[in-house]
Amino acid sequence: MHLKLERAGGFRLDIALDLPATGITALFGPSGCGKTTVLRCVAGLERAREAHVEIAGQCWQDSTRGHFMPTWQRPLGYVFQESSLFPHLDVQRNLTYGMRRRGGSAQALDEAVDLLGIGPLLPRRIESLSGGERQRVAIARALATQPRLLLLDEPLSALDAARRQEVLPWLERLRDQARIPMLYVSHSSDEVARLADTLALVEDGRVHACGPVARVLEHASDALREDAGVLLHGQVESVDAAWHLACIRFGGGQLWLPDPGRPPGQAVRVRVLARDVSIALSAPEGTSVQNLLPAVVERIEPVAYQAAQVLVHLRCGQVAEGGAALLARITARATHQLGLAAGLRVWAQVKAAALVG
Ligand SMILES: Nc1ncnc2c1ncn2[C@@H]1O[C@H](COP(=O)(O)OP(=O)(O)OP(=O)(O)O)[C@@H](O)[C@H]1O
Repeated sequence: MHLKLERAGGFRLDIALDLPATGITALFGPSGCGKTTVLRCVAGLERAREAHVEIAGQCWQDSTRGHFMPTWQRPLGYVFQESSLFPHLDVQRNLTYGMRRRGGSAQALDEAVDLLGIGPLLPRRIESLSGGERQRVAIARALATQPRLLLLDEPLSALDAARRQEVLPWLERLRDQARIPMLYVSHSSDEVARLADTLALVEDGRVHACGPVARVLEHASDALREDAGVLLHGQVESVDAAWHLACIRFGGGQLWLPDPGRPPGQAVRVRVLARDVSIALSAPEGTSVQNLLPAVVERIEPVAYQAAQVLVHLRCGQVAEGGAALLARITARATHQLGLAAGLRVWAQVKAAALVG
């Protein structure tokens, strides 16, 4: 899709995006950069001056030939920050109402109810549900209309941390099992690391970077600031039951983490923040840090907003086979004292790593 739009206040949107046929593409960026505007244009709620929107082979808008499909004809599902369900109706009637308005089949409805695990909620009135349950119902209602694209605009942002944790596994399930592309707007890098397959970084109405989530996160330090770091795709190798730790193998070696209770062989995502990684020139002894990885310095970049610190890009594992990237945020003085430079072999000490999916 390609969208161009100008607003009276001076905001300009100029976005080109190719969505994969399945999985979640996250739009991530600071407030006001245009994320919601992208969704609104894709939905036809706002008309971009120049636009080409084609979803699953169907053209929704092509400004070169004056074609604009109205929102109600676009086979899409839209989930907002706060669910737009009818509070006085029960879940079942909310779902069937959505289907009558936008089409869908009883089978699709059953599948959506099953996928979001809301069967037991069907007779409940919306006003009796928790925020997380409401969002699951809102997603199921969108899915039941068999959309070709699902738009999710910060679906968790109105929820408290506990409710967010409750809904996240259902969104993972949706990502892994629903066979439709999803555009997911988020402010939260945790959510993006956990859910996204593809990440588009949006800045000032433009896509600054777009690609597989791990690759884009590695180069998004300016946008992520304190959350700068890497996302590692790995799998559970073994479990040390006596110490409640699990060994996660990834392209750069292995990491010990608190045992998430996953069986060996299961694929997992691990996030390592740059601020949790330090560097030593030789293998440290007598340290409490459990994860020491041999690595090579690739490059050192300044931290734009913090002159005392730098970001060291490391590669660990078998470099010839690609290895895995790691970022360490340390002081510029330490870099100088250790004589760090591209090509130097070092030890990365990973103080904390979090399993995010
Ligand atoms: N209805 C409107 N009329 C005029 N300007 C608008 C309107 N809606 C949004 N804007 C402006 O358009 C720009 C993009 O807004 P948009 O809501 O798309 O950003 P966003 O990245 O989704 O922000 P947030 O993360 O805060 O929701 C902002 O400068 C905003 O002030």
